[in-house]
Amino acid sequence: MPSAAPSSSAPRPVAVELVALTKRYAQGQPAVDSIDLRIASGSYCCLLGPSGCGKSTTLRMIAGHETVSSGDVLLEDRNITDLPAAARGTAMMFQSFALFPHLSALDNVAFSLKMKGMARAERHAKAQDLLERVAMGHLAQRKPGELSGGQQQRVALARALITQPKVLLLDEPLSALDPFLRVQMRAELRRWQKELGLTFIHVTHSQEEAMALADTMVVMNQGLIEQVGPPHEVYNKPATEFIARFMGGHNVLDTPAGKIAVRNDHMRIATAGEGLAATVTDVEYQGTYVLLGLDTANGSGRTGVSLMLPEAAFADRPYTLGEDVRLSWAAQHAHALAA
Ligand SMILES: Nc1ncnc2c1ncn2[C@@H]1O[C@H](COP(=O)(O)OP(=O)(O)OP(=O)(O)O)[C@@H](O)[C@H]1O
Repeated sequence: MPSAAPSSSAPRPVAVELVALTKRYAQGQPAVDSIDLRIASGSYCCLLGPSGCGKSTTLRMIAGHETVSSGDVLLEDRNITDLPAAARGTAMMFQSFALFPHLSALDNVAFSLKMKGMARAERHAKAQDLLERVAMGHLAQRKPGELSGGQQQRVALARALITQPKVLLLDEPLSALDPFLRVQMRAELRRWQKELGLTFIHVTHSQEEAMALADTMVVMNQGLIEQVGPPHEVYNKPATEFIARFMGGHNVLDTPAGKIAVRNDHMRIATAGEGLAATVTDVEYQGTYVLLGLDTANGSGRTGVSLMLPEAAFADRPYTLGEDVRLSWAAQHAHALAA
């Protein structure tokens, strides 16, 4: 093997770099507050966080749909901060897909080539080719209103890809779909991203969606990045109390050594005498498991705790509302949170 061949463990080149990127809409705390981020080429990156955390503003600044107050956006080491959207090498796929209702799927996909003055036969051939790639070739003449939500999404993807972007930006692309289709289209997005080898930057407020899709999750809170990492790392090692609570599935407890997070499937019901005294306040059947809600004295007050039991364990030993139990967890499952 030639020595110059990149090994699979070599760091991937950076597609997008944000340097001290800031957006101020008004006085007070900026919507995006001097964030630094490097997004690896060919990766699926999800920007995640609660409503108002600044994730859409960040995406729009990368796209060139929003001016930057200060800081820089680099694409493959080229500073694109002041370039117009069309000259950046990025393309955007919107929440509502933003297809023209009066144009066929083919003309929607070919639209930006028409704007560039490309001849009709050539732009139609390119658009048809892209529609074939997303398994929509046979529906090229249909208008958006004659297509299902999932089919519209594929047309929107083909339309975004026709400009041959280096980076595809997706703003809540699944939120207009019903829950069943959302899960199906999520799998398609992941497959397309891997097949195309493009960098995807996808904004979502759904932890589940980000965990299912991302190679890298970027969790934002109040204009700042709180944690960056692969989904398993963010889920298993939440850096802060905010991340533990936002990701869900964790209990945050006060201990003399500081706050800890314990996953609800790592909580155990202890034998009498050990652990924290708690009372069962809720029993929720979830199919493969049963979620127990409990109330316990913790720190200076009382805390709600949840505990996930496999269905069979609950069947062997059911718990009832108002029952007093004791809670414990193995030391390796207590994850210390930053103060
Ligand atoms: N055009 C604007 N003018 C003034 N303030 C704005 C504007 N757009 C966004 N903001 C404010 O900036 C902050 C970040 O907004 P942004 O839309 O980036 O958040 P978000 O995390 O994408 O939220 P959501 O999930 O609700 O879209 C919010 O406080 C919002 O009210």
